[in-house]
Amino acid sequence: MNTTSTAALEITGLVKFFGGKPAVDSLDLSIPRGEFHALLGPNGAGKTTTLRMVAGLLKPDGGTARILGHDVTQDPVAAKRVLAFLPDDPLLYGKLRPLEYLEFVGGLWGVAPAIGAPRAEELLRWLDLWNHTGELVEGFSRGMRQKLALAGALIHDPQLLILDEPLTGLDAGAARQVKDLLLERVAQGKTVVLTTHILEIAERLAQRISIIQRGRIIAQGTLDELRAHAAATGGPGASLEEVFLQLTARAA
Ligand SMILES: Nc1ncnc2c1ncn2[C@@H]1O[C@H](COP(=O)(O)OP(=O)(O)OP(=O)(O)O)[C@@H](O)[C@H]1O
Repeated sequence: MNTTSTAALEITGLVKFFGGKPAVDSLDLSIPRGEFHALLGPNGAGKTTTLRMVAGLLKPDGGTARILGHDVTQDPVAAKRVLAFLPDDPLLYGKLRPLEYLEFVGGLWGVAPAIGAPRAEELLRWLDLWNHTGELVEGFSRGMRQKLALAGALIHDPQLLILDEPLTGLDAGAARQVKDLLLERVAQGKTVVLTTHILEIAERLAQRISIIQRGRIIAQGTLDELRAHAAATGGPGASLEEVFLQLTARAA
């Protein structure tokens, strides 16, 4: 396998049915390494279902997903080793303190304590949780829990980080810390894929954006490319919100 030219994420013809209806309908998506990619789509478009299949939490009814060349169905251990998936409702252990939690998660990934401990400190400092290391997670606010879950997702230094709505419910300061951390990952050559309903996040952070509707990608590109696409297929789209509303209305 040529590891440098392999896409971070390569989804081909992915399909998932619920109750006979397609939630993900032959979806194709290719994301190169080192890209910050945002997935946008109306409620129920199939974003979470797609990500859950990529993360190996849901079995596809068809198609393939490869993470750095590793097929998530055929070679799940290798695929998961280079991936972190942060769901929108991450599970934390309330009776642990932050460092204990990160040590536990690092242990699951086989991260040596000599590597995991400084990484845990760096992440907790970055996310402004270092002053809370003496507290049990059960006393954490929702935003603090989200940030700790993100730290846990990063403890094994994954090549591909996939996040489902990571900024929802965070105050401005916490959102800034998380955004900066994600941008830092991309600056290091790692790949970040996130879903968001906050269009400003996609507009400001993402290098490319995919718009999903009814389980398919209906438009993809940089913000400028999406604007041009929207303009070519109808009206002008100055903001991403206008482009998004126009493209999804057109495809409805
Ligand atoms: N476990 C499930 N059982 C049955 N139907 C499901 C299940 N999970 C998702 N669906 C359906 O699949 C479709 C896609 O849902 P999904 O959660 O992937 O959308 P989404 O784009 O993430 O939406 P949102 O923006 O609201 O989070 C929806 O119609 C949803 O009702």
